Amino acid sequence: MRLIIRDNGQAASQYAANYIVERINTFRPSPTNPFVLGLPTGSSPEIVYRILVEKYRAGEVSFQNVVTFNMDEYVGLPRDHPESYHSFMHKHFFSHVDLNPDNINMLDGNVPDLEAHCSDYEAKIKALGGINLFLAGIGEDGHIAFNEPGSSLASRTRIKTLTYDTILANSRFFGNDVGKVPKMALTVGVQTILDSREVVALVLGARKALALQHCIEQGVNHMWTLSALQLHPYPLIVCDEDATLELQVKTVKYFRSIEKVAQSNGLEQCLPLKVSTSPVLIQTLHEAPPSPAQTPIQLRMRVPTKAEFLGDSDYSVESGCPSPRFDAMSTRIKKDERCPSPRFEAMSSRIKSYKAGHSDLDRTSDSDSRWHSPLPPQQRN
Ligand SMILES: N[C@@H]1[C@@H](O)[C@H](O)[C@@H](COP(=O)(O)O)O[C@@H]1O
Repeated sequence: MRLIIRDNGQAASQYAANYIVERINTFRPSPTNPFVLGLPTGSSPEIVYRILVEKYRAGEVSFQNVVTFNMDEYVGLPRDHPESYHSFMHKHFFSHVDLNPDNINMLDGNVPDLEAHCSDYEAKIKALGGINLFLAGIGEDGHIAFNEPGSSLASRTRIKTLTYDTILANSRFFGNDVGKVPKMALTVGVQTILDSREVVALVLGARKALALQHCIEQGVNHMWTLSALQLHPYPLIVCDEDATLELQVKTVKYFRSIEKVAQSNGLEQCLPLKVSTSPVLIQTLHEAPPSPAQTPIQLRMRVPTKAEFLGDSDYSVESGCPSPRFDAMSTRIKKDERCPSPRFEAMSSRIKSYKAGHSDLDRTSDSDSRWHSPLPPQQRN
């Protein structure tokens, strides 16, 4: 879990917007390999959209090869209703950037077969290879998208009945008349969100503090569906100071220290481009757009060579980036303390011979011993 805390909503939104732009640009999307972006609505992401539009206008990012999927939409609310999420997205984002209209995907709460529509939505996400980054919005009761308390954490896109809490919270957009708020919505599921390569949740304001506390300090719980982010490998929560009000001081201090330590090592964020175990490209993230003199440092990782694997030289790295170095455990044990097992001796001599360039290591051996032992089976321990 990464938690980025900023003084206020403006600074938190700036961080989230910079992050998204960085990820899109690093990905270098093309018509055949688009960046798939999940998007929320609500008051929280409004500033993020404004900054993204500014960055598009400044030529810092293009959405031409970006495909979007929105999280949710009310059922039964006309698309052109001012409070529909279609209207919201067009007003705040879609009409201001170079997104291809064919690349915009939104759930439609007015189609005759809602269930079929939901499974088509899932199928389309899958057909595009999944979502690269889901910018997520959360509710005061800890819902993510419209996955209300009690939602299955394995849920997919479906119809959801809204809780009274959510209807009450959203009535502010409907003239404070709870009767005008739709009672149902279509929403991506918790599992749909968890399947994304990255999730960035924006949590702003004191009214979200309890939800954030449940997400970070409590266990995974379907009554606070945001807490399912604990199951994701790369969750990032960006919040303002007010949203941390229910967190323990030590929690806040710890997450702040993670960011400080990373920065002191020249790393704002350090993430693989894709969730993958293969060699990856890692970039630092700058709060402000980098000036020509301050180009983002390119940190590169690669798989170790055999010699590095065996501990002859340092695996890692042109950068100071924390990097997984395979630990040659045998170097920690003094020679005369080593276990005189025949298999160990056989392995050591094979490794020595390999280091001296006399043989090749065979790593495709049986599951019992990773390295072929020259001893007959009855003598192996
Ligand atoms: N379905 C939406 C959520 O997707 C959104 O995250 C939430 C937060 O809205 P706000 O940012 O206005 O608090 O509002 C609605 O409930």
